[in-house]
Amino acid sequence: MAEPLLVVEDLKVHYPIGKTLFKPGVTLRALDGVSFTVGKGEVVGLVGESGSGKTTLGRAVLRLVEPTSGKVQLDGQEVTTLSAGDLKALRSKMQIIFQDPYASLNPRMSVGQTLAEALMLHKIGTRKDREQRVGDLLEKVGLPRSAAARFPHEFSGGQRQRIGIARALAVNPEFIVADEPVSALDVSIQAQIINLLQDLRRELGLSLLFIGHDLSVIEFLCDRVIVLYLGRIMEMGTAAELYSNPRHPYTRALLDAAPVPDPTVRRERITLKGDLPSPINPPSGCVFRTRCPYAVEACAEVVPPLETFESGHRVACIRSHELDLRKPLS
Ligand SMILES: Nc1ncnc2c1ncn2[C@@H]1O[C@H](COP(=O)(O)OP(=O)(O)OP(=O)(O)O)[C@@H](O)[C@H]1O
Repeated sequence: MAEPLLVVEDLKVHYPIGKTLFKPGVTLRALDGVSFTVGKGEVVGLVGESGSGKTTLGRAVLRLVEPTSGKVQLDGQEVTTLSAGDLKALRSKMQIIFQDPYASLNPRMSVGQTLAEALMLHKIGTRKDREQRVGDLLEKVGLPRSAAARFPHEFSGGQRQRIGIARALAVNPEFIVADEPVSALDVSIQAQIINLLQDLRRELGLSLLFIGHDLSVIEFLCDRVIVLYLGRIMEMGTAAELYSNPRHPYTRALLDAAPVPDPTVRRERITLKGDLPSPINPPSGCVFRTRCPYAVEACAEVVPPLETFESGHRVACIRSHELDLRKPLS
């Protein structure tokens, strides 16, 4: 496995909800003890239903959301305890690409100004160098140099996402969180942006935490995949292993819910009953047990640890040794 660039240990983000002078409020456990690494040059995918904590995790790693506890290290440097000044310096190493590029671009600034601002913030180059670099960045993401003089509203959704990517790349980061970067785009444009990310990743040796809904995109782009449910990791492993041999019932349910190329092929599916439980009052034991077709009494009592299989695959399910999820349901 690649040398780790990002190390996350027992990360928790608990949001206080409804606290007033007269009421104690409650705690929403958006992320509840998550540990993983992202290697140098590695792309790690993060999947899970809406509300499972993916965005919170991506932002907590960059400290755009303050973690409640736990550790995040980037290239050996502790992120969680950095002062505001040191954090600003570290931001040149870690960047984010947002789902909605339009909302994250200043409509009153030209594309050239937006990119130059990112360079100036990190004191990169002289004015002349920056002009040159803005043009180079635009070419790198497949836009003409002349795009620098234009404004965000003059571009299509896909082009705006290219600008968002150029802005993230401006400061030469080693690590990027891509938070559903293609979900807001037309299907026909999505593939172009995914291919661009794939090319950039190869050319620049970038490490990415790629948050997504579309399992086929994740399989195409990612070396490893983390499956998140109610703020906890259910399973993680190489994309090849996880897709061909899921070991957690939740992973299999996610794979079963994905569209198949040939809809006439009949499959035995695990379909998820009900909605995601509230992270304010999560189930005892295994948080997935209330929707799991394989749950037994012990699942309510034991919080399953992430166990490592011989393939390096890690699974949090006390029944994972006895279940063969490749088989149809009985
Ligand atoms: N600022 C906040 N204050 C309180 N609760 C929050 C806050 N941000 C997120 N949450 C809650 O934390 C949980 C995880 O949310 P998060 O947005 O991280 O999930 P997600 O998996 O990214 O979902 P989606 O795919 O819809 O973006 C949800 O229950 C959400 O309502």
